[in-house]
Parts: sequence; structure tokens; C-alpha cells
Amino acid sequence: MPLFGKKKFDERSSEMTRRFMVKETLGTGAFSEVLLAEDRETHAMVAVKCIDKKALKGKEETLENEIQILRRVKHPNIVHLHEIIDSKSHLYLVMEL
Ligand SMILES: Nc1ncnc2c1ncn2[C@@H]1O[C@H](COP(=O)(O)OP(=O)(O)OP(=O)(O)O)[C@@H](O)[C@H]1O
Repeated sequence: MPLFGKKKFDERSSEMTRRFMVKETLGTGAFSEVLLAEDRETHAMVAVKCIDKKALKGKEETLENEIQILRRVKHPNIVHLHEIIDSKSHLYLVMEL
């Protein structure tokens, strides 16, 4: 069930959607949905990984490790993590496409 299906449409009224215009779903992972989105200011296209904090319960450390690695690594084969937007219910990882 997509995180941003009709029932959860209200989740879109977050800082993430104020900054980014969501275009489509690129894929889904175990705790997340990855969206194709456009930066409303720069018009750059990015991938936004939307992580449901509730679904993550108990796996926070794994995510923390993933984030720390992504922040440090700069490699042509690994997507760059631009920024993280933290909301009450979700963590949004704004990444290079
Ligand atoms: N930066 C990106 N650019 C384009 N597509 C992406 C990007 N990141 C993820 N995707 C798409 O979204 C899908 C799910 O990504 P995700 O990183 O959530 O996968 P996962 O590691 O299997 O999930 P999880 O971390 O929740 O276990 C990928 O298989 C891919 O199709």
C-alpha cells in the first residue's frame, strides 16, 4: 500500500511537499516509498525516499547507519544524499536521481 495513497494524502502537506512537487513513485522498499520530485525553487529533479517512522520501529539504528554512510560517501556509483527533512511521521531523504 503506497504511503501516499489517497488515505494518507494529508501526509503530503509537510515541509517536503512545500519544497518539492511530487511527480510519481519510483519504487518502494521495506519501510519506504521513493518518489520522483521537482524542487519548486531550482526545478531540479530529485528522488525523495519517504520513510515511515512507525514502520521503522526497532530498526532506527540500521537507518542511522545508512544515513551516516550516505552522508560521507562520494562516489559516481552511489547516489548523493542532498538533505534530510524530518517530520513527525516521516523522514525524507532527498537524493540525487
Ligand atoms: N536515488 C534514486 N533514484 C531513482 N530511483 C530510486 C532511487 N532510490 C531508490 N529508487 C527506487 O526505489 C526503489 C526502492 O528504494 P529503496 O532504497 O527504498 O530500496 P530498499 O533498499 O530495497 O528499501 P529499504 O531501505 O526500505 O529496505 C529502488 O528499487 C529503486 O527502484
